[in-house]
Amino acid sequence: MSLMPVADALAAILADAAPLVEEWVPLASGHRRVLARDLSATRTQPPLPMSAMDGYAIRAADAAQPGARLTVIGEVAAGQPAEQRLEAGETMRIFTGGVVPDGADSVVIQEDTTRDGDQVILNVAARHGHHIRPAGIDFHQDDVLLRAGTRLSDRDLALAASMNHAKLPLRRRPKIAMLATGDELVMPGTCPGPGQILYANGFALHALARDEGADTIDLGIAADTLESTTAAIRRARELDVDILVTTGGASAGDHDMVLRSLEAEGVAMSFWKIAMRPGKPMMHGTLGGLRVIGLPGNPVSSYVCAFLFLVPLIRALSGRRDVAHIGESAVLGRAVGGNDGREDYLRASLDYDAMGRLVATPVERQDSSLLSQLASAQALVIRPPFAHAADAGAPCRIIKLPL
Ligand SMILES: Nc1nc2c(c(=O)[nH]1)N[C@H]1C(S)=C(S)[C@@H](COP(=O)(O)OP(=O)(O)OC[C@H]3O[C@@H](n4cnc5c(N)ncnc54)[C@H](O)[C@@H]3O)O[C@H]1N2
Ligand code: MOO
Repeated sequence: MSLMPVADALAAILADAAPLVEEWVPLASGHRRVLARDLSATRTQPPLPMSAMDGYAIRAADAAQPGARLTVIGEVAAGQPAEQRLEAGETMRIFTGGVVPDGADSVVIQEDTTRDGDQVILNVAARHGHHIRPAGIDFHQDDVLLRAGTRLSDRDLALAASMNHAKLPLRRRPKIAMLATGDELVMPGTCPGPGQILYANGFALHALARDEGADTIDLGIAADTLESTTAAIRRARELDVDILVTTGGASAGDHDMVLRSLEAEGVAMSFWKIAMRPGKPMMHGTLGGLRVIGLPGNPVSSYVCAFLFLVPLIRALSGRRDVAHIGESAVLGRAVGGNDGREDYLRASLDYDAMGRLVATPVERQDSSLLSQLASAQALVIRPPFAHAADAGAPCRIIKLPL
């Protein structure tokens, strides 16, 4: 297989990624989940005109000049509308959120009044409509306020509550099984033998996938044998996950078992090897409803590929409208050389210069094994295939990495 361009690889991964089924979820559990359909208001907010202040509800015509004296005929607290209508020369004590009584068209705040028994003197002239929130000033019944495909923010939950939705129609979260491969890998906290490597990739990948709204299951570390890798792939199928993500064992070495195992299990591969750096030996395939993304083992390659390909897949399965990463414009903070045929994603730090421009400075060492450099980066600078050398200050495209 030849190297597949990055855009084609992403298109292949997203080709059949339809949103997962809808499920009804209690509002409080909806944070950062994705709406399956448009959500409209079941009521008007506020349902009736309400006072924005503590004070007195009046008829503005009664107090065209400061010094008007009105008779206090009642009190309106929030949630307890007055039964009486306000007539000329009358006022009602009202509190913030109280329904403005019929007949009243203005509220004077209590600081601008002097109480005198059952009368109140207004020290200011009234203004029609002052301190009154009209019915529907926030929204009206049947207004569509949250769109299908929206990932719900904390503020969206409060809005949905105000629209009177106790449960929300959400997309099922994608389920992902993560499998590491490599005889050399040992867990952090153990004492690695000579040549052993600490398992690292999965910590970033689980966190990245969960942050995007997926549920993740860890399948541990498979040995570099066909049997071990195949057994883990079968386990993923038994768990009925939507995506199996493997790391390592993706290239052409004698101990790289992933492609062989996937093919042996009947996975139809759509590609193996893409025109990208880092991440050349990435692969993708499907087996029924199971999608497989085989990430390279080098820690930077596995993360950058997951960020660029797994994240959009999670978003698409989650039913999000915003599947693609948003690219931004910046200027280079250092000169970069000309590129070869692989699209390059340079790890870079971000800053602003004196002119307020966003400056992306590629870290000096771009080797795909360097986690220290990846962790210090805030963005990826995209260098298209065969891009010419560029000086510091030249425009570039970037994608910000998650915090
Ligand atoms: N002859 C060729 N050799 C290689 C090619 C090639 O095209 N021809 N491609 C290179 C590129 S590019 C990459 S990227 C790597 C990826 O290879 P693998 O996916 O087979 O990765 P491994 O060999 O399993 O591991 C590479 C490296 O990363 C370490 N690793 C693996 N998994 C983890 C983990 N979970 N946590 C931390 N570190 C991990 C592993 O110990 C190795 O050091 O292949 C090149 N070779
Ligand atoms: O993709 Mo590899 O990441 O060039 O080392």
